Amino acid sequence: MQIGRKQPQPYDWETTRRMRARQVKPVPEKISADDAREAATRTEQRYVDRVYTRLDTEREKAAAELRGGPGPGGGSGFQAQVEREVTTTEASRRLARLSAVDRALCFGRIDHRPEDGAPGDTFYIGRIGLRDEDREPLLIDWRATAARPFYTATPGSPGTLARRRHLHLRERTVVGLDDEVFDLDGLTEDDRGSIVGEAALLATLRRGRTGRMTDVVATIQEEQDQVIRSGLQGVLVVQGGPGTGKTVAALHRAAYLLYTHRDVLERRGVLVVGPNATFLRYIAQVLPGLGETDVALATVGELYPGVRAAAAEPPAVAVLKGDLRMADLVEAAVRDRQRVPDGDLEVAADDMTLRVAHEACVQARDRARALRVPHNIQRRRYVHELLDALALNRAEQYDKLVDEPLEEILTSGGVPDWLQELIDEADDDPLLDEADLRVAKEALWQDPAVRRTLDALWPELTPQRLIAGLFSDAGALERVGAGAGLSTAECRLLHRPAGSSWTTSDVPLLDEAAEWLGQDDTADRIRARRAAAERAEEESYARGVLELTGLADEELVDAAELAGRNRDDGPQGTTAERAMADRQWAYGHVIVDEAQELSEMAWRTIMRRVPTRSLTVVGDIAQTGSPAGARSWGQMLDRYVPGRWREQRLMVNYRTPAAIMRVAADVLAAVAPEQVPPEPVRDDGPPPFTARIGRAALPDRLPALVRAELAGIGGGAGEGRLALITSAGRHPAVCGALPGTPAGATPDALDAPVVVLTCEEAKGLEFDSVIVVDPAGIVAESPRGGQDLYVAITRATRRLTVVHDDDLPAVLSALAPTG
Ligand SMILES: Nc1ncnc2c1ncn2[C@@H]1O[C@H](COP(=O)(O)OP(=O)(O)OP(=O)(O)O)[C@@H](O)[C@H]1O
Repeated sequence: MQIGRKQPQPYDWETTRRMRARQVKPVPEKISADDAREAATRTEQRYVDRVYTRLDTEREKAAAELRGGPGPGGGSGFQAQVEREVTTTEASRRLARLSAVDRALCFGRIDHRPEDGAPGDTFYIGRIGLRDEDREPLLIDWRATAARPFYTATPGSPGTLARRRHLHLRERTVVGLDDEVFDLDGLTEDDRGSIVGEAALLATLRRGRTGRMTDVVATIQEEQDQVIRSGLQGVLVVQGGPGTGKTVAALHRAAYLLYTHRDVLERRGVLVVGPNATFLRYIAQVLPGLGETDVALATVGELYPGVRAAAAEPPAVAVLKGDLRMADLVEAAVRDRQRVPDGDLEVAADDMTLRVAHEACVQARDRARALRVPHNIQRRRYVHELLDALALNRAEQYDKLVDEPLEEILTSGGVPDWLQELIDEADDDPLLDEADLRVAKEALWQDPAVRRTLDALWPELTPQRLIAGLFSDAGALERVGAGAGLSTAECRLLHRPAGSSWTTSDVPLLDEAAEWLGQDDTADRIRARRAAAERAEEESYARGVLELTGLADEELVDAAELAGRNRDDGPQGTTAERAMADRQWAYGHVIVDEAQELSEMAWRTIMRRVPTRSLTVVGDIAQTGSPAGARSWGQMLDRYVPGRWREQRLMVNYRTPAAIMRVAADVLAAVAPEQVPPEPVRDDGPPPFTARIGRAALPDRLPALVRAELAGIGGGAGEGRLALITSAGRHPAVCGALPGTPAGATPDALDAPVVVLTCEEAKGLEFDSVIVVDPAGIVAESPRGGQDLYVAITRATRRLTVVHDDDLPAVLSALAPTG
């Protein structure tokens, strides 16, 4: 594991390509290529049939276990319940996993070279591992060590491999094979005669888009494999240009880490944070397709349980709310709610006005603040002290009531001896003793007037109440904002009407407030102590049962989990569901995608979710669109893991063909000259087009252009997707020209053959054809220059058209006008 920042290792794409071209030695011409292909396909089909039969058997076994419940040993009572839990939980987990992997279950084969005269091993690689009836490996899980050569062998360093074969399946039928031969002499005579192939990667990349990301488990490349199998500990930054497979590699990494560290991660959970709901829908199928169905996916706006942050707000407000000064603002807002009266505290209770000196109130507040606990817990101390002082004041006033008439008798000189003795004995003892004071204090707390007064001075607060109250109170904003270093103009920017809906950038503020406020959990803690004692008893019983049933060593279920499941006092559900419902859940690993867009405040929220700092941070500094986002990884990460994050760069672009990438490279040189554009794998597709269409002519000409482009990608039926990516200013005109076309990050945006998006909405997505409308507007609107144009251009997998009315921006001068 490398510590500190790693210099980018330029990926030697050219050499690899040249070596690949050289690798296949001529095959003896005994049979025709077609015959060889057919024979090899038949052989592989037989094997694939065995694998699917085994999958079906395993599935049926798991389903039968679920249906059968406890079996003949079933009964009532706790032991039977424990046994049922063990059987059904494991069976349902297995069934979910087995049901999700049907598509392309087996996709690879590796043939090792013979060694010491013995034939080399052959392994088939698949989404999950399967064994045959004799427990012999039938299919190797892609994450297992034995599968690693499938991903790491290159012509330059093949290791012990003689051949790598990709199997292409449609449903359960083998429809294609691709071979990469590393050592022809290492193959048997039969195998030599059955070599087939065209590069599997290119075949995969040329497929039409479906609106959903699919896994690439069959064609993971070596530089991606290093990302995927990097250790669990610490912060790994995956930096790479558009289309370098950062997202897809990070998702495979999640699956790999779950496989390798299942004991920890299945319990603590894995969280994937994405930029918006559409993006999360776009990637949602990848992990289930890899057999992992229990990973939490969320936007930053969904990280605060109970709040759905969906409202829009002006970018300047969002940027300000992402500023680190907001942490000071929240702290100042909390302190602002910890008050003392201007003069003495005066409360009318029953028949008298109770008083506490101003100075005593200040001391009570300072003592409460000195406790290193959150506001709602400090409040208990403050309220107790003031109630003590009020009760004491009541006692003093009672004393006075009694003392005054006594005084009169004393001064008149007519005191009998027995009374004089009593007075001398009583000394200065107050009329109310300790027990009386406690009762008086309790009575005061029950008095609504007293409670209102104390609540106003130091209220019990929820994060929602604090933040909503602050933003809707211009006076408080200015008072508190000044303390946090905000200008008057900035405070005004934050002001909004009471009852406004929550926005995504409010969520880190709510999270921050929750830390400062805490909860008065005295009652909860008493309950928890009682429950812990009961649980300890149940756990010890469950452990006994597991030992009796012989399941204690199987790691399928542990006693604590089992005992926990039998109580109905906690939230039920999968790890992901329970984690998402708990703000203080500590995940075992967190993956942040499009991480360059996260504000400093959003990072604070993320880091709270992963105290162990086991993170994968995925992004491209050159694509940062938000002014609140990252200018460098160090700027965001050094605060939490100074110098202790490692960086891995991806340098090859699997999405955008070379002709489009040449145009994108000019834009990149203008906006981030220090960044190197990724090397495209694909060199197919037509050069980018341009079309000069004024705003007024859009309704006449845009529909025809869209129809022609759709025809060009064979879109409309199942595969083939087109996006119009436009400036915010031109967005209404484009939507108006294409009535009925879905627009924006809506749920159906991914399923429609055509969609209209802004650059921000298009981030992370890809389409067969992209029409960029109003490039000059996009550049003008982009807060950091042309980053958004770079994003828009690099979304295309096959065709790019640029629609403009004014002259093309200078950064697109390489584009020859074509229409
Ligand atoms: N090894 C691979 N085999 C097949 N396809 C791949 C491979 N790596 C990446 N791809 C494909 O390349 C495309 C881009 O991948 P991905 O979206 O992960 O890139 P990215 O680096 O996250 O891009 P961006 O920064 O633009 O969001 C996807 O269609 C993905 O499936």
